[in-house]
Amino acid sequence: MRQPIFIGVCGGSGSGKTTIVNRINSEVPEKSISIMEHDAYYKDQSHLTYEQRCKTNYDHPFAFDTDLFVEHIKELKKGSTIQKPIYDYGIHNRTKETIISEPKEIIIVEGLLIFYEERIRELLDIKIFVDTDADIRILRRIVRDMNERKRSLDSVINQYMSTVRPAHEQFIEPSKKYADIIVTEGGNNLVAVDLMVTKIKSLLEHAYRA
Ligand SMILES: Nc1ncnc2c1ncn2[C@@H]1O[C@H](COP(=O)(O)OP(=O)(O)O)[C@@H](O)[C@H]1O
Ligand SMILES: O=c1ccn([C@@H]2O[C@H](COP(=O)(O)O)[C@@H](O)[C@H]2O)c(=O)[nH]1
Repeated sequence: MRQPIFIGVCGGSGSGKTTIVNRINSEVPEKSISIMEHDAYYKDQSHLTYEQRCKTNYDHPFAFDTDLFVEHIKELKKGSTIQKPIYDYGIHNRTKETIISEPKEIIIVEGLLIFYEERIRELLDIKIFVDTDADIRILRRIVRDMNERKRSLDSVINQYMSTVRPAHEQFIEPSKKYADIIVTEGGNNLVAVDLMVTKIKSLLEHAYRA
């Protein structure tokens, strides 16, 4: 197998990164993509109580174990299999389990800060930024975090004002300039999904022919 192609999908929280990645993944041949979520590499916080973990700033680069993330991406690039951590947003911590991630032809790297972090950015062959207005992002986040991440409305609003919004302005929005492609609206942008799926299928065809 040739070296994998790394596609980065970056954007603010609630922009639709996960939705667009899942859509692309469901439309390409089975088992041709591995997904590397920077979120899976939030630092282990088992030494802290739940109350202490609630106070962590999860939108700052310090919250992530980017060393391990970059090491794992490089392992995949070399053709090795890695044990990807599994993160549980409900308890604000890594679980004890890991999941095997294999070096497929296409590797999608997804996260808030993947373009801000130069050492991640430089490993990416194609960089896509999902650009969604702030009002839409916060509305989506309220619905998702209350339904899927065991959060109250008050906690979502407080976190948005104290860390999510400032980090978006400081780290995420300025990193948009590194994008090759800017996609509006996220997962329901079917034209963007179709273009990416077509590109990936063509990369796969060349990989199999090479
Ligand atoms: N285009 C869209 N229209 C409506 N809801 C969307 C759209 N894209 C994503 N969502 C919803 O918004 C929430 C956040 O999307 P998600 O893909 O998790 O964003 P991100 O990974 O960027 O934080 C999810 O509940 C998702 O179902
Ligand atoms: O324990 C945690 C870890 C992260 N968060 C928030 O999640 C988002 C990132 O996830 P997206 O899927 O990109 O929205 C980030 O903004 C953190 O604030 C959390 O609340 N708790």
